[in-house]
Amino acid sequence: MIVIGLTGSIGMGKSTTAQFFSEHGVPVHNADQAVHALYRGKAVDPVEAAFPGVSRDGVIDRMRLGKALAGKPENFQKLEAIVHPLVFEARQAFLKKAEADGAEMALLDIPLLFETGGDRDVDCVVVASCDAATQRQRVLERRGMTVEKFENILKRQMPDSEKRARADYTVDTGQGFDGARRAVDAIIADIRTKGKKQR
Ligand SMILES: CC(C)(COP(=O)(O)OP(=O)(O)OC[C@H]1O[C@@H](n2cnc3c(N)ncnc32)[C@H](O)[C@@H]1O)[C@@H](O)C(=O)NCCC(=O)NCCS
Ligand SMILES: Nc1ncnc2c1ncn2[C@@H]1O[C@H](COP(=O)(O)OP(=O)(O)OP(=O)(O)O)[C@@H](O)[C@H]1O
Repeated sequence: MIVIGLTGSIGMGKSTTAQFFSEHGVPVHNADQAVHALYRGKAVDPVEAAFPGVSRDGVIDRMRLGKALAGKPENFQKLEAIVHPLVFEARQAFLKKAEADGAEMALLDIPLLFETGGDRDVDCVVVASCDAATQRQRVLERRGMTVEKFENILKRQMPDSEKRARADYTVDTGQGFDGARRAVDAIIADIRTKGKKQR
């Protein structure tokens, strides 16, 4: 099975790009969604213990947790130390199942793929990218997002230019859905010819 890593900075169009892969039958695992699921399960107790008051009715309230992180980079580190090993576990279980199901390829949507060294464990890397103005506009349109939150998250992410330089493939999401969909079609065709381990 060929394992594809998909990454890109906040709002660059990762989830949308992942959807185009799944339309080709490629199983997708999304790290952000895995985190959200953990906040309704395994991560509740350790996160509440580290940040008292962030859970409500037995689940982690991401708005409250976000507030506990605002302006405190050391708290991000503390949270990541709890959450990332649990996400890794969930990802391994997903890959095992995809392999057992006989999938030709599987896609891991990991916002922090390069930052956490995860690129070493995949066969090729796809980066979703667009211009910075489009990115900013997309993110600031979201409910609950502020300029401060956006900038705090950006600071914890590798710059887009560096991600693009390290990618095996780039999908430009700034030119509409059809262009991105065609880019994904071409990537899948190329991966089929090249096979495993492009890195
Ligand atoms: C900060 C939290 C509470 C905000 O929750 P919220 O629902 O508002 O946002 P969401 O999870 O959808 O993330 C929004 C964007 O920020 C990015 N992001 C989230 N956490 C981080 C982080 N630690 N470093 C860099 N980028 C991050 C996401 O990839 C996404 O692009 C939440 O993202 C979180 O718990 N993050 C820590 C876990 C983590 O490292 N996740 C990254 C993927 S493993
Ligand atoms: N190819 C595209 N053409 C036009 N709009 C797009 C394209 N790709 C994504 N978008 C839009 O950009 C916004 C962000 O996309 P998406 O949620 O896929 O990004 P993301 O990288 O997964 O975000 P995050 O990092 O915050 O999880 C959405 O409103 C989406 O509809």
